[in-house]
Amino acid sequence: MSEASESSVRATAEAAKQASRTLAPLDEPRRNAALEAMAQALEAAGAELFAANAEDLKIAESMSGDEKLSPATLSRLKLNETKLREMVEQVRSVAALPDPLGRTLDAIELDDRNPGDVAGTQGLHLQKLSVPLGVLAVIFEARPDAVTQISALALKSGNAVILKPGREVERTASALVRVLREAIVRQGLPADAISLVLGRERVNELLGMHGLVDMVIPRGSKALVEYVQANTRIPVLGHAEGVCHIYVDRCVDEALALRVISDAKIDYPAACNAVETVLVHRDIAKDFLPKLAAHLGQRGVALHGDEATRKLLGAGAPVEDWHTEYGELALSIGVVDSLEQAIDHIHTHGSSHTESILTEDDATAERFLREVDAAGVFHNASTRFADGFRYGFGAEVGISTSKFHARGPVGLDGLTTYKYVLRGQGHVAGDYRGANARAFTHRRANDQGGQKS
Ligand SMILES: NC(=O)C1=CN([C@@H]2O[C@H](COP(=O)(O)OP(=O)(O)OC[C@H]3O[C@@H](n4cnc5c(N)ncnc54)[C@H](OP(=O)(O)O)[C@@H]3O)[C@@H](O)[C@H]2O)C=CC1
Ligand SMILES: N[C@@H](CCC(=O)OP(=O)(O)O)C(=O)O
Repeated sequence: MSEASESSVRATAEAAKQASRTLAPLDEPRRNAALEAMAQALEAAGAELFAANAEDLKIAESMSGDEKLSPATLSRLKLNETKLREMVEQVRSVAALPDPLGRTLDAIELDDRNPGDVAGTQGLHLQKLSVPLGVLAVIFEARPDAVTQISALALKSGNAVILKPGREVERTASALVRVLREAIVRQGLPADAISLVLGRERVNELLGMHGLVDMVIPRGSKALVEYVQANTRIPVLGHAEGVCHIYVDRCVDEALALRVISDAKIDYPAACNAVETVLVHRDIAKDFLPKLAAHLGQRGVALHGDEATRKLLGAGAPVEDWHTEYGELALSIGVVDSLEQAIDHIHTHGSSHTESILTEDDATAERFLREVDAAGVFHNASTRFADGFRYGFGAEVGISTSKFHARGPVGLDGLTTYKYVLRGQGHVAGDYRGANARAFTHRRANDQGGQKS
């Protein structure tokens, strides 16, 4: 079991690299069979998993003072029958997705002839083919379902994964990884396709594994992502905080706005895709803000307003920092004069996660969607839709707030790269140079949409 001790993070990474070499060429039925085995093993291991989770919860609930965990963290940590059933479903839904590997992303016939100018024979063909990244290291919060979602996506995309979960979930994560490893071994896959590193103090060692780890995904606070970016030579795909905004245009359907804003704030306030700031156009502020305040107030949301908002409402605390990700039933509200001012505010204070406009004016909506620079830009929809499952990706590694190489909810595509495959008949580059050079054909196949080769 790769639950790495201080001296063995390198050994874990080496074993993961080795496992990734076995996984990459595995055909889809074998990867899917392993995923089904994982799902069945999780179903069968309920008692063991709940016992491990009870230990985590006992420790978590005994914390006091500064260490006391928020109700949101405790609810993330808790594994119950419903959550386990959802985890099993997520593994199966990942198995049911189309194969992300071996897809032809581009195909170019470089020359339709062979050396010796034999026309119409096999020629020289270039193919751009989707392949796994190799070894992923994912550092994430204390969430049991992240263990299974990330492992399932990694396996389906032919990657080995090293998981570093939050400290509060270590016992549950260890039990889950043990169950998953045993399941894949029974299918003839290497156990080290899924491994575990425990303890924040091991993170630096993990970050030193360039050459073995191909991509590191820090999923958590901005501080975590910045720390990882500053301390590794491994490519980083940051999944950081969500300071998400909703801009309420002057041309809005108020009932729609109340419904969308309360979903975005109340459905799951601790999620990174919950709304943190609502900006309201000045022309409707006087009429709309009291309705919004009453609607959210009845639902227990604490409001923080700019000067104009507090004046109109005659209540509310000031906004201390527009960058705040409350993660709870609290919201910043500001009044803006125009779409331009709303976009400026979002670019200044947002985290490029998910931004939404509520308007009945399609031209204004289109400007917002075009001009706002974020991983997700929505029209008349809740920011809570920024999620791999809701996007149809089966599950998600998390929501990338980086621009490279994947953005927004990361599913299978975000865990692949590509390679160029060239098939020739003894072709040599020298034949295409000089006075009597052969001409390239450079004819693109029509099927560039990612056909299975
Ligand atoms: N974009 C996305 O997909 C997601 C973003 N988030 C964001 O994460 C934040 C809340 O999550 P939270 O659990 O508090 O996140 P943290 O950043 O506190 O912890 C997440 C993980 O990072 C580790 N960690 C944190 N800081 C360091 C460090 N300096 N060095 C090494 N390891 C570190 C933790 O280890 P340990 O526990 O062992 O200390 C844990 O495994 C919110 O901002 C939320 O929006 C959350 C989920 C998804
Ligand atoms: N994407 C998921 C939430 C992901 C997330 O934010 O995770 P966490 O902060 O651990 O609750 C959802 O929309 O419910």
